[in-house]
Amino acid sequence: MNSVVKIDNLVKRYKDLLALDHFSLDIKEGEIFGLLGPNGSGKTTTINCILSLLSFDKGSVEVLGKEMNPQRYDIKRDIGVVFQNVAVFNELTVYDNINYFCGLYIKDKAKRKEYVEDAISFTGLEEFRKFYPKKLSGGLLRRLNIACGIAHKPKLIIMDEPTVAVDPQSRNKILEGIKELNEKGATILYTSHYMEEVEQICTRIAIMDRGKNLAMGTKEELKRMIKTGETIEIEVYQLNETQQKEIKELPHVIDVKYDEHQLKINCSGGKHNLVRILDYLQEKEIAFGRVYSQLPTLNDVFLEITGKELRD
Ligand SMILES: Nc1ncnc2c1ncn2[C@@H]1O[C@H](COP(=O)(O)OP(=O)(O)OP(=O)(O)O)[C@@H](O)[C@H]1O
Repeated sequence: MNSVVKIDNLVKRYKDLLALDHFSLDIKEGEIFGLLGPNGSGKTTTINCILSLLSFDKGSVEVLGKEMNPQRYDIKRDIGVVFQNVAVFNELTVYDNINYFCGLYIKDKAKRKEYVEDAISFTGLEEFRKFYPKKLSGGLLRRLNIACGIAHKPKLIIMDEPTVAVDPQSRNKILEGIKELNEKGATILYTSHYMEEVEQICTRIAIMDRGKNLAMGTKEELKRMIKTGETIEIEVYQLNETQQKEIKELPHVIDVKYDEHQLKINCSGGKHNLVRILDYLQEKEIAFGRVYSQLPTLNDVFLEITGKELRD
């Protein structure tokens, strides 16, 4: 598979702050690649370096097989960018905004008309084509921002947290749209601090923190990197210290926490963890209520690697 974005050992400093610390990444053709990291971890800096909007101190960036620099307009026309902040013209309608941005790359009028219509239907803005941006809700404005970024049908689409502060309906529309663009052939780089979204749509994920790429792989691969295979939560009305200790000694149990009548047990992989724990509670005649069991999330991966939660 060809590399669409190849970042090698990138170092970027803002004066004393090390924003990217020997950061490497390789995105292959056809991927929806997720860059997952908390606020301030360096996602936007990475994107700006990929696009040559920022200079960097060390390392290299290749896009579509060529070394990137600010003058590489031949590469830039194959990239569509959706920035975090909405950047559209308030004095132009929805249609004219998309037409303007598409026109930067597509000069043939008939072809452009077709492309603009595709972008409108793809983002579900049909009813709003004559609206000015000021009349649009936050979610619709973000959809317009996306339409402007992707209308010229680029090979690589970079989206920087496109769903922040977006209502659920627009959010789903955006996520479905990204999958559709990918199915039609575009490679996608998607940054987010929402692990659920990244899990839902990305084929491969890099977890970043403080400018470093901490782990990279499919979601299954990332989850296999950590000890926890299953988290079991049980409502338990009373549990003394000896009983907590005995549960901790059951096979596959890694960690036990008991707080406010909630018993939380991290287990390594294994088929009968839940049955074994419930057998123990019954045998000791310990009353319990609701029981939940869940597989690890990307937050668990992040927590185990960094010692802190991914959520803000
Ligand atoms: N122009 C700048 N000057 C100085 N420091 C900066 C600048 N831009 C970003 N930073 C700092 O660099 C670090 C990485 O920021 P960056 O915006 O790349 O992170 P991010 O993961 O995109 O976060 P967010 O989700 O909040 O946008 C942060 O500590 C940030 O404060």
